[in-house]
Parts: sequence; structure tokens; C-alpha cells
Amino acid sequence: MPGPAVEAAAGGGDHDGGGRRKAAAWEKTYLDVLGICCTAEVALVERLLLPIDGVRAVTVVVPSRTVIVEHDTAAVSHLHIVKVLNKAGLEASIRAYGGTGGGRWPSPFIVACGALLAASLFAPLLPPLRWLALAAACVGAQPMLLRALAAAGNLTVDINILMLIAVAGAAALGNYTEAGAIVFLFTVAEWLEILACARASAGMRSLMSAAVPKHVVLAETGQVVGARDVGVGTVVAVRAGEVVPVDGVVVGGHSEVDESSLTGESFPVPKQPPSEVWAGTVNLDGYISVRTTALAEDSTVARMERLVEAAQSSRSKTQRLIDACAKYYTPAVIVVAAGVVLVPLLLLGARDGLKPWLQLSLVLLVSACPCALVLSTPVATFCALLRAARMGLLIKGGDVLESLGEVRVAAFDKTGTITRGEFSISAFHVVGNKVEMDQLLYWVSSMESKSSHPMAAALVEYSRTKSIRPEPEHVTEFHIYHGEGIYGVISGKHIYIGNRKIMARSSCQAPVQEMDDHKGVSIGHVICDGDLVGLFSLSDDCRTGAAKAIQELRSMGIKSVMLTGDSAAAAKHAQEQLGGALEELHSELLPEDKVRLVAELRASGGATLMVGDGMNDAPALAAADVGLAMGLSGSAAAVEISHAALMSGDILRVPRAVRLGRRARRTIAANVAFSVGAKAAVLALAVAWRPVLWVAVLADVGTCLLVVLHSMLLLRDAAAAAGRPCCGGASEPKACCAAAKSPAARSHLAGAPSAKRPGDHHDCHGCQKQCKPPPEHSVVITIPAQAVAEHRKEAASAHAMAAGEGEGGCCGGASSVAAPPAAICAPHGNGEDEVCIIISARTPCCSSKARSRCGSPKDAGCKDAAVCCSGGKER
Ligand SMILES: Nc1ncnc2c1ncn2[C@@H]1O[C@H](COP(=O)(O)OP(=O)(O)OP(=O)(O)O)[C@@H](O)[C@H]1O
Ligand SMILES: [Zn+2]
Repeated sequence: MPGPAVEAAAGGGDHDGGGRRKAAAWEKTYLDVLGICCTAEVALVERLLLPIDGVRAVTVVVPSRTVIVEHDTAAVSHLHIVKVLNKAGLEASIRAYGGTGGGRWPSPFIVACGALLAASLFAPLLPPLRWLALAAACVGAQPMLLRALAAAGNLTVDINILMLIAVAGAAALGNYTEAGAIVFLFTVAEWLEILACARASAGMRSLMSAAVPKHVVLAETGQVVGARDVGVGTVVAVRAGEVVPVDGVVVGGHSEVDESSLTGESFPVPKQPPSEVWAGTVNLDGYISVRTTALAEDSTVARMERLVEAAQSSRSKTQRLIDACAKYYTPAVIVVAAGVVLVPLLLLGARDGLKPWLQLSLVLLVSACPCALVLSTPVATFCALLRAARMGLLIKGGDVLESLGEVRVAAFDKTGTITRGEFSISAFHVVGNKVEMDQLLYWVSSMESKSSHPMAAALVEYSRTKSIRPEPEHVTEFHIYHGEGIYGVISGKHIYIGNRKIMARSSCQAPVQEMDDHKGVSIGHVICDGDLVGLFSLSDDCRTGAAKAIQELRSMGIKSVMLTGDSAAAAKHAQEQLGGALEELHSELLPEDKVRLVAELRASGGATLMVGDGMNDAPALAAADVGLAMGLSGSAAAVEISHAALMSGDILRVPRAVRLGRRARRTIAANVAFSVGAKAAVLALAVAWRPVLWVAVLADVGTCLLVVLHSMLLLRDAAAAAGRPCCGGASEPKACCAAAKSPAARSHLAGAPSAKRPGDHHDCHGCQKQCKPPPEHSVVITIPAQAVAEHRKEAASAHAMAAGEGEGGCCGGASSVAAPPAAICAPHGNGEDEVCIIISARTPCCSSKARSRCGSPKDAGCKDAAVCCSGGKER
């Protein structure tokens, strides 16, 4: 929905009792500021805006030419801010969601400058035409002049000033064509750069909470209220096709939700009470009521957005170094340029021999702006962060990105990271005759209800299947011993539940027990008043792709180790499932042992990546060079403490993240080498042969542009590289790659026990039956067999429609046009009359109309159980 990108900021203003003074209404305004070229303008923007009364904070994101202003709308209007920036020639405008970021067409100044310059080229035929070149320079330099004046007023030397000096110098030397050419080259390059950046920043903008609705519907009354006025614990209604407005738990209805805005995996995740849902995800096909668990400003997506914003404006090591050098570079070159003129002037006097020196001096001046060098890091970082965010990976800044590229060792937590964290109980025994089974289960389930450990959920669930209802409210003195288990008092009994370590803590004297069956590998003990009264064993399976992820890391020269609080047997069991991929196993660790081991790994192996679920790995995550928290559910705490967070449970993204870090480093290195090399070449040329001013300008602005374009390759390859493995050339892999991974992640995210095991064939979205992963942006519809023919007809016509529409369709790829209109999935042959059809269509599912059409069970168009689950987003 287009509208101004203005958003009320958290932490409202001061209300005074009498309401006499107007309360401060803090808002964040996003501005596209095209005049930002490099860090010189950052200081300028800050100096312009910060002194204004009512402006609280100013953030400048150079690569996307964005300025984020937090201000009191009562004191300063958006328009005032825009005016202040425009007075300095910065070409600011308030950003509209869905807008292009401006700058699509060259400004009239550029066009006029180009036309005049072109006309002046006929000067050999008609000599007075050469004045037109001077006119071209004057016209084109207008915007530069405004910016130069503003910079000079703030005592900063920026590229505009340097260029204007060069233009003036060229004109003074009588080289009008050169003066015009400098202006034209400079302004055109700047415009092209803006175009390039606009693409990247549009991607960033569309990424997240722009889509989160600002209003919610209360489930009880149907009343519509602002999302920011909704407290924790309110029940809101979310209908099919709507975006979930707040974080919460489902309390009624069931549906499938597309979480791609957070996880980067576009496939439907089933939701029923009490699944968690997140703001910004799309309810695809059913009505759900959601009880909010966080305020709108604390929602996961809002926190992510704040992090992304902070990440963009934070400067990495490399960038700080470059900026520090750049600070001295410009004055130094200006001094040298002055020297090049003054020294010969003093030695030779004002004679003819001075001209080459003057020209050399101008070349130096033009080269004095380290624009390309200054841009080399932030633009690459920006693009890499954007690509990461698209795959559901949140990286908190360029430093983390650079560290990711240096990783030599990867340490994995076991439960919830390598494994799914979905335990199943293989055995549960009473020991001795102190208690009955029911009593034991009652104690265990009541106490475990208070724990958030993955084992706890399994134990509570197990008790429920034995018709035992937990009563956590009867547990007193509850305490968690990290890495050991839990303690509590219930019915006057002192109960400990946990691993072998908890036995020692409870001063239980019983000999170490072995469970006879070896299916379960984690052994749990229940100790009541110092006596061992119960034993249970549980097991957990590795995540799909865990072995492959670790092998990929190894092929990249990265050593993988496991750090777990669980038993050695459990660690070995996981290692067996992984085919022995891990190089080291460390088990029975307390959280502080993990920290120690991470420090040891760093010392012996080099930069260390710690991947954890964030439950009790926080200290280890913080201690590593890069702490990567995994999974959407654990994100609340994990996102805060870790350096990076993976919003999905797809462990294969760990090697991808490292690869991205490496590519970003290579890109930055190439950018730096290129921009420094270009400057050196121009100076060498000027000294060795003769100073040519327009070559210097071309080198300057050209390298800027090249640096931007080269950095943007980080974005493009993302889609191409990811598309190949399973989609056969589709440009964006979302729907089908996601489907291939979905069984694991789906059940993980939905909190439901997994129906499938690794190695099984993929599930089809709709029908839960085996089928091939559907092609990109396909519509998967589950329908009764007799309706197949009908659906085929409909699909064929939809396909014809899409094909006839030309390139305007939303799924883009030519492959989808060429594909047959409908294909029946792998036959089930199980006698049931449900069939899964995949229709390679472009329009039907991408429009919300079609989505709700297919999503509505009542609608005749899609038959009874029709489910539309396009991976495509609305355009
Ligand atoms: N609520 C609990 N109920 C029963 N046992 C528990 C509980 N919490 C912890 N334990 C025991 O303590 C051990 C260590 O727990 P910890 O949370 O440190 O590691 P983990 O989650 O099992 O493994 P990892 O460190 O790989 O994530 C567990 O393996 C389990 O045996
Ligand atoms: Zn863990």
C-alpha cells in the first residue's frame, strides 16, 4: 500500500498532566537523499539536521542514500526537514513505500548539459559554438554548486567543491569543452550510481515490516484499532490473505502461514493452537485468532528491522580504516596540488611553461576525492547484508560479515541446532517401589511444564498421552540448573530431574544406571528426596541437511565440532547419524565449559563460528568471533545476544552464510584494489605522459560506478546460485527449494511432531503426500480426483492468460511460460481420491484475489479442500 514511509517511533513523548503543552510525537521519517555521495555528506547531513529543535536522531545510510530522521512532528514537520536538505542541494524527498526511490530519469540539468555539449562539438564548423560548452558546464553545475556551497558553509571539502575547482580551472585555461565534459561526466555518473543504488535499497525496503499492517481487528468485537495500541494478551483476528499484524500464539482456528518475510523460505507452515505466529508473515488460507505476546514495537520483525538499520549504518573495521585514511588523503592531495602550481610559479614566474603544471594540479584535485575507495566497503556490505536478510539471515553489521568470511572453525550446539530439538520418549521406568507410575508422571510433567528445554515438552506430552494432567501451579521453589536439569518441590517432595550431574547435586547415592534399551540415548533421572525413583530415555533426530552442511563446511576448509550439554552417548548417536562428519565431540558441558572450549578453539584453530539455538548457549555465542543463533522460536533472546541470527531452521544456510562472508570480503578487496589502482594509474599517466583532465574525471566517477556495480553482483548471484540446485534455472528458488526442505522446518516451526524423517521424499505442500518439489511460483492445489479435469481446464486458461500477458506477470521466469499448464504429482496409488496438482502459473496465485479465491474453502472455484500456496509474493 503506497503511503509515506513515516512511522511512529517507540517510546512516545512526554505527556504533561494538564495537557497544556502539546505532547511530543516522535516519528521516524525515511528520506531518499540523492545528493549523498560519500561520507563527506554524512557529516554535512548531520550538521544540517541535528541542530534543529525537535530532531532526536539522524541516521545516514550511504549505500542506499537514505536518511532516517527521528523527530517530533509537533516541532518539525517532514517538509521542513526536506526543505533544509534541499536548500543544501541534497535532493531530498520523503520516501513512499513502493516508490522507486526517485532518480529514474536524468535531471533537466543533465539533459541540458548534454545537449549543449553535443552542440558545441560542431565548433570546428562554426567557432562561436564553442561557447556552448561553457554554457553546458554552467547549466550542469547548478546542483553541484548548491552542494558545494553547503559543504563550504560547513567547512568541509567535498567532491562537488573539487570538481567545481577543476571545471573553473579548465575554463580558465580556455578548455571549454573539457570543462563541459567534466560536468557532464560527473553528473551522468552520479545519476547512474543513483539508479544502481535505488535497486539495492528498494530490495532492502521491501524486505520487512513495510508489509506489517498498522491496524488490527479485535477478535471479540471486530473493532479495528491501531496495532500500536494493542497490549500483550489481546486476541486479534487474522483472516485468509492477511498479514499477521503482531507476534502471538494461535488460540483458535487453523491455517497455513507463509513466513518467508522472516525466514526467507517461502512455503506454508501449518498453524493451529498453540503454534506461534509472527508479525509480517502471511496467513494464506484460513481464519486464525491470535493472542498477542509482544507489543507491536517489540515484535520480531520490528526488532529485526532495527537491527538491519543499525547494521547498515554501522561501520566495519575495514571501513573505519578507509575512512580514517580518506580523512587525510583529501587534504594531502590538495596540498600537493597547490604545491605543484606554487613551486613552479616561484621558480619560473608566470610564464608559458606553467600551463602543464596547472593542468597537473587540476588532475590532482579531481583525484583528491576518494569516493570510490570510501564506497568500496559500505556498498558491498550493504548488498551482502541485503542478500543475507533475503535468506532469513540477520547479520548485525559489516564487522560480523567480515568475521564470517574469516571463519576457520564451526562449533555446533547439539540440541535444537544439529538436531531438531523434538525429543521422543523411548522408555520411562519406575525405579524401586517408592512411587507409582502415575504419581511419577504427575511430578515430572508438572515440573517440566515450567521448563522451556526441548526435553521438557516431550515429557509433558508423554504424560498427557498417559492421561496425566500437569499442575505446574503446585510446584514451588522451582530452579533450573543449566546443563544439568531442574529442581522443584511438589506435594512436599524435593524432586530433581536431569542428567547424571543432577544425581550428584541431589546427593543421590544410587549407582549409575544403564538403560537396557539403546534406542534412546539421552538418559534422564528422577530423584525424590535423595532416592532415584525414575529413569527415562529420549532421542532426537538430526535436522535434514545437517550432514551436508558439515561436509560443505569441511570442503571449505572449516573444521566442525560439537559442543553439547547432553551425554556422550547422545553426542555419539548424532555423530553416527551424520556419518561421522564432525571432527570433534565434546559432551556433558555446562554453559561455562562451552565458553572455555570456544576460547580454546579460537586460540588453536582461528576465527570461530558458534551456532546455537540460543537457549543456554548465550555466553558461548557471545564468546565466539561470530555467534549465530538459529531458529525463529528461540529468536527473542538469541537475536539480542548473538552476532547473527538465522530465522529458519535450515542448517544448510550456515555454509551459505560463510560463503557469503567470504565473497563479501573478496568483493571489498577487489573494490579497494580497483579504486586505488585507478587513482594511481591516472596520476602515473599524468606525470609520465601528460595530464588529461577528463580522463581523471572519468577515472574518478567511473570507478565509483564500477565499485557500486561490482558490489551489486553480490545481490545478483544470490538468486542465480540458489536457483540452480533444485529449480533448474528458475530465477528465484523460493517455493520449490523451500518445499524440499519443508518437512523438517515445517514441523519445527509449527511445533508439531514431525511426520517425516530425513531422507524421506519431500512432502507436497497441500496434500502431505509424496511428490516432486513443485516448480517456482507454482500453485499447489489438493482436490478430489473427480475435480481434476475441471481444474486442469481452469489451469490451462489461467496459463494462457499468463502467457498472453507478456512480461508483466509476477513470476517472471520464462520457464514458467514454457512449462505445461498442469502436472499431476507422483501418483499416490493409495486408493484415496485426493490428488495433488501442480500448476505452473504466473498470475493465479500471485494476486491476492486468486489467493483468497483458492484459499476460501467455500468458494466453488477451488473445490472443497483447495489450498493455494504460492511462493510468489504480490507485486
Ligand atoms: N528440563 C530438563 N529436564 C530434564 N533434563 C534436563 C532438563 N534440562 C536439562 N536437562 C539435562 O541436562 C542436559 C544438558 O542440558 P543443556 O540444556 O545444557 O544441553 P542440551 O540442550 O541437552 O544440549 P545442547 O547443549 O547440545 O543444546 C540435558 O541433556 C538433559 O539431560
Ligand atoms: Zn541447545
